[in-house]
Amino acid sequence: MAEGPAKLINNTEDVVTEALDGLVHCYPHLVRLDGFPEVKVVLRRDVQQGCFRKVAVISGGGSGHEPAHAGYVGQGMLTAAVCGNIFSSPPVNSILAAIRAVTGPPGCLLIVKNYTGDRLNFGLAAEAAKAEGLKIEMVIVEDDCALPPPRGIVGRRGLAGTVFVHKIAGAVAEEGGTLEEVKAEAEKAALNIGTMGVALSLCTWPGLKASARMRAGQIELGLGIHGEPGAMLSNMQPVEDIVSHMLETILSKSSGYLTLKGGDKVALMVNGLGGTSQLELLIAAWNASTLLEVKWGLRMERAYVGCFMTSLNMAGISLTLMKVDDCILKRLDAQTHAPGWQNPLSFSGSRPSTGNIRPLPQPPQEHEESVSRPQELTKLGTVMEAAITAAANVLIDMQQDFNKWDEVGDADCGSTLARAARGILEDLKTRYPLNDAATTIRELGRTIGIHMGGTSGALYDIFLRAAYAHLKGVPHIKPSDWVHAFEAGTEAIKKYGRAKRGDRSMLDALLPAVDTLKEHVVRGRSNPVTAFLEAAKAARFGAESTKHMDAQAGRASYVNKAVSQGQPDPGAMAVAAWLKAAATAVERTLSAM
Ligand SMILES: Nc1ncnc2c1ncn2[C@@H]1O[C@H](COP(=O)(O)OP(=O)(O)OP(=O)(O)O)[C@@H](O)[C@H]1O
Repeated sequence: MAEGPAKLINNTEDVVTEALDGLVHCYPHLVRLDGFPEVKVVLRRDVQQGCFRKVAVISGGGSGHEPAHAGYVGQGMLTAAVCGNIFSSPPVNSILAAIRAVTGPPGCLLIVKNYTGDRLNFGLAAEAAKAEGLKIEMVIVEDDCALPPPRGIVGRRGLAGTVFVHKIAGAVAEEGGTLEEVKAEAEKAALNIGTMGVALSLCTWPGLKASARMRAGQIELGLGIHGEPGAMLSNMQPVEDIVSHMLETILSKSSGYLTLKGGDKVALMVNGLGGTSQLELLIAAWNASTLLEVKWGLRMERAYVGCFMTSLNMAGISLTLMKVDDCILKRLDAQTHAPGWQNPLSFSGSRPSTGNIRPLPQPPQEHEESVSRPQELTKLGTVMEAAITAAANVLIDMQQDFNKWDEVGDADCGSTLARAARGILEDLKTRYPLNDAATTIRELGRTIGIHMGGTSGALYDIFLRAAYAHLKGVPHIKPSDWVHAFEAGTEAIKKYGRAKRGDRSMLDALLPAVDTLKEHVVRGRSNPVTAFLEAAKAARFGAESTKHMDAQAGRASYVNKAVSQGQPDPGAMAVAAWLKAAATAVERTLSAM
């Protein structure tokens, strides 16, 4: 068994060749050259050896950076990609094979990331191809801005900005540009690109453990894409600070790598390094685009957010900026069939200059009845306020307990309830017409509809709507009206949620409470306050009994039954908690009057 984290790998020796086979099987416009495992070349199916009528554009390098480089093969981008082993430059013979396979009379441009191995192997192959009579040119991309000048004989590293060069060169070639024209536009783009990366965790090679270089909570700024150490280690910081530091480094006047002035147009690439969610990439994109426009006064004309040049499974991002003009924008927007560029979050076309927020649609006027807290509270209003406050507070206090009991679900039940409770406490200050019980119940539902979300949010909304329907228009609400409203709410949860008693849900607390309320109030066994307290006890008893039930409702029903054994249902425990808090508050408030 291989060391390191679990991976979808059959055999560590075959990771690159199997991935390339996956690519050419799934994208019919691609083929590969024979010659595995030494020759790993992917090329366009429609290009035949020796007779391609356009300039061929070839790039490549070590593997582990997918979708680079083979993912960029397709009409409008690369004609062929030459892949090495993981993080290792491809050998001269493979590069030469790719050149021979796609180069026709117009010649071939090689786009090479600046690493010694790549420069040497691609350089040797270029010389050999020229000796065979082919027209070959080479553009080297060195977009890394992390390390200050002078960079000595090795120069700066080639990073994700190379993908912009692929796109531009591919678009010029597709349009029928000569080798000189393709090279000139690729070179101009390469000179106007800056990139910087940050790692939140290091990548793991297939079958190996990650290096122990970074401690938990640390980040590495200015890294390369091969797991090599970055420019500096730092403690984790807010995304905005990280992104701001990266942009400052890229745009640093002292390094002079990418000189831009206010009003200049740029394209932004937020590149995931292989282990970062789209959610995080978009957060970084939000911070970067705002800073570019507000702090630097640049005009962000295009943004590309996704994985373009990865480093196996490294968590982190790189940011690339490219100075653009109308000609470059046209190249970026040109159509391509390359699967790696067809990223769902890539965007072509002009960004509108106006804001990107629309006002919330308002309900029709007649549905918007304005309500507010009365100046003076009646006895009913005072009791309502005490009960609502107590119920909301207990949901906030017990948030962690509910989340813990929801570990068999998705561990968010407490957070969902506490979110609603905070909204209720806020609206209680100004919105609820507490002396009007029915409308207050309706408004509680409205607060829940705005703040809560989740399954239980919908169910509480349903509960309160049904209860309101029952109380609406009743001139003097009697205890039995409350009981029937409570029952109507519970029945609505049953109807819409499709659960029943014993299914391990909030109904296992609500239904015993309904039974007790009916027993005590409707049949007149005790006074309404005692009935309320007894109902809370019955709810607690019912909630505790869920410890021995298998979940049939909610997310908990998807998990292995053994997992939930011994834990109560969080939704049922929450019902018991707020019922008890409200009943106790009612008793306390009434006895103080
Ligand atoms: N069909 C249902 N009927 C009654 N109660 C339900 C039902 N489904 C879930 N619940 C209650 O909701 C509680 C979970 O609420 P929560 O809002 O966390 O739901 P979830 O299933 O995790 O969904 P989400 O992730 O959308 O929040 C459960 O403990 C259970 O008491």
